[in-house]
Amino acid sequence: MAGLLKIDNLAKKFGGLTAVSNVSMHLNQNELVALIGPNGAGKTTLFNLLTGVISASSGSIVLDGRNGAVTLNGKKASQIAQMGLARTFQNIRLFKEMTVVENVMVAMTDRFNENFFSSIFRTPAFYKKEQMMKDEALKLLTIFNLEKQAETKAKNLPYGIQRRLEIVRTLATNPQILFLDEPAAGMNPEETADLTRLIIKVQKMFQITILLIEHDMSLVMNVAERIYVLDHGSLLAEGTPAEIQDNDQVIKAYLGEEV
Ligand SMILES: Nc1ncnc2c1ncn2[C@@H]1O[C@H](COP(=O)(O)OP(=O)(O)OP(=O)(O)O)[C@@H](O)[C@H]1O
Repeated sequence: MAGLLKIDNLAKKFGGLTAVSNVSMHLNQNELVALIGPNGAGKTTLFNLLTGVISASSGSIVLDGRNGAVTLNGKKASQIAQMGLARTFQNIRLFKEMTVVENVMVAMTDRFNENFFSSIFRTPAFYKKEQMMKDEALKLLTIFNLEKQAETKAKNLPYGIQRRLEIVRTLATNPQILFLDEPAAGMNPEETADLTRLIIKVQKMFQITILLIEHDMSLVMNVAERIYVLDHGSLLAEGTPAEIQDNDQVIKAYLGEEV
């Protein structure tokens, strides 16, 4: 399996605090990897570094994907998103007043190269493109059993469905890598079980690489092929779910009595 993302000695300091300390890791093509660790371990900071929300203090991030090898350090979040790195956030970021299908269409606009002139003046080309986007958005919604809610406003969806819609929105950008930040946060066990099936389906169907931050160990152990454990900003361990569950350092630092 080819290395898709290579992270070398990545570090981030906030004043005197080292939130991420010399982390090296990699993601292979079409792999489902989890990133776990106690609160404040640096997981979200690492996501923010990888997706260009913040810049690294040192170290390198190289994407070796469909456009060849590209260094991501110094690139803006929008540039990184265009290269096919998509993410969800801990808090839901849907357009609440828009319908489900509109939320997906907005995520597609970059890909369809929506032109400012044609959208302001509503040219025939605009309507044609809009119809194409809507057709594709509906196709995507159908895959995730959301077609019946296509015209429902996002704010009126149950919580678990809003989270599912967020993942569908990221897929609308045609990503190479999906970063999911605590997708099961706030979910009940039934919603978490649904989400577990959804994540496995997404990876298989879209053949993409997924990096997942999650505190819900049942989800992590069910979906992840490999797990990285962060503690106090540093990598504590890396391995299969079975190896991680057996790792004394991890049990001490993080899993505690849950295992
Ligand atoms: N913008 C910032 N400025 C200063 N300190 C920050 C900033 N962002 C994060 N930190 C600090 O960096 C450390 C790592 O935080 P981070 O949010 O990455 O941890 P986490 O592993 O995602 O935690 P959680 O599981 O609670 O979401 C924490 O000590 C946090 O307070």
